[in-house]
Amino acid sequence: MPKRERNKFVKRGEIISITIEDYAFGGKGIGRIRNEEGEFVVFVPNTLPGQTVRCQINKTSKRYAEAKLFDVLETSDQEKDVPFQAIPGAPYIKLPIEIQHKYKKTSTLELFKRIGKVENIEDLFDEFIASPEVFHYRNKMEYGFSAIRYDFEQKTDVDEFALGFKKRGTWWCAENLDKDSGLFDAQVENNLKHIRQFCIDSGLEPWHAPQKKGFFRYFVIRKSYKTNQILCNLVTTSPQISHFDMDGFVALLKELFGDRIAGLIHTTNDEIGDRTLAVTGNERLIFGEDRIVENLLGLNFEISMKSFFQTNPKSAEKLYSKVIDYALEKAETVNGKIVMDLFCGTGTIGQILASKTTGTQIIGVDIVADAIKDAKKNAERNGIKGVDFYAADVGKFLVEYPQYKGKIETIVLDPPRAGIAPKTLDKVIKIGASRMVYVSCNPATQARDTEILRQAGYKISKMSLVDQFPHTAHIESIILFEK
Ligand SMILES: C[S@@+](CC[C@H](N)C(=O)[O-])C[C@H]1O[C@@H](n2cnc3c(N)ncnc32)[C@H](O)[C@@H]1O
Repeated sequence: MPKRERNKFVKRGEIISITIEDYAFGGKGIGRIRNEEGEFVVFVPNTLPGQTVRCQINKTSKRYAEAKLFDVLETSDQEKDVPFQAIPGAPYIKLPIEIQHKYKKTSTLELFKRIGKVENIEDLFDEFIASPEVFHYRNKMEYGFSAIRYDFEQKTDVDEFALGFKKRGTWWCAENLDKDSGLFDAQVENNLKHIRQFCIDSGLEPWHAPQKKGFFRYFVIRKSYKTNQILCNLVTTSPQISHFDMDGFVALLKELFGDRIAGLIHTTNDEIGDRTLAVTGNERLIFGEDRIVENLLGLNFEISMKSFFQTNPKSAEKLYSKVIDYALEKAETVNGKIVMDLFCGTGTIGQILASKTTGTQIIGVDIVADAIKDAKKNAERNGIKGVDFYAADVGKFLVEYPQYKGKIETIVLDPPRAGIAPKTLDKVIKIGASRMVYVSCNPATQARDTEILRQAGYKISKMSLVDQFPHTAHIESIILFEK
């Protein structure tokens, strides 16, 4: 077994205080320990330069260590007060948006130099696209119930009913959300405490993660910016459902939100795993509709609770417009041709592209059958012709339909965070398209795939970044590759 390399600065498990000096891709703050042995780097995710933080070392090597954030002891001079409740999902909300943009752009381009080996990435950079709304931009939130609450004042866990978000770095306790977080709908979040009180008054227990028991699990809300309506999903376990006053719950939602309520779904989920998702389980529509409609670039999309939909729809319009601009820069490779929309989700990009071109045939492929069902339905609703959607793994699809090899000039790719599996990427390359528009929600895997595409003869012609998720470390990247 190879000998583990040790350093002379920190040990695994050690709790330290450190000042953050720089920002690395993915929101990793860089702190440095200096002593007579020299200088040693510690990465602390979700921190920013100027903060002093308390953290626990969870990974060490000879050259650097990684740590888990416990508390921010001193804020950075760059941070400004905001009138929102701080939540783990928005670690940078106090940092002015222009500074967030600067950190995101610099650290992403650095990544392309290091992993993608694209030395001149700055010269190829096209545009940094800001989110049209900096606050209240999300269209979905998942609040979790917990029998263990994290108390900010006492800085400890207490055995109390909580409804909000998991405390960062824990799986067993949640922080109550008492008011607007600045990310989602202010009316919903300012009223969440009333929903929590109704559930407390029912006498039924919230989920106790360590004991793996309890009744209330999640409360999920989807919002349409087109109609301003909200769709709610209460997720509970099944045994005590007859003791819950569902009619009273509906009356409360109507009292709080009036006509904004499009419908209430009740999902029963008896899975006991810590990673159970709010969307798994059996759904039952309690009242109203089980879907809402969103509009993107003039097209309507019906969204159910389960299907994937861009979380920041106004920014998604900017993202899609850029994708279409890149695809149509050489319109002769698209108009009247076959274009592949791989990892198409509910088919948004393909449908928008079809609506802006003439005689183009779109082939959309996604592994989730429900998403493909939605894609077909939405295309029909929007009267879009020339789109074919397939529920399949992209790699398998390309093996089963070899007739597209050599016939396609433009491909749009929008894979999940893990990027494109090497074998699948190889099959995509073998189609022989001259242009690829590659959209990514994780530039780290896109930079890795860039190196493979470069070896196959593709070059980056242009790159843009879209700030789909202000106040988080996430950034969306669009690259036009050409042969
Ligand atoms: C980032 S989303 C794409 C969303 C879509 N372009 C949109 O804007 O709505 C990634 C998609 O990849 C799909 N996916 C993941 N692995 C896949 C695979 N092996 N084959 C096909 N689709 C896959 C997921 O179901 C998901 O819909």
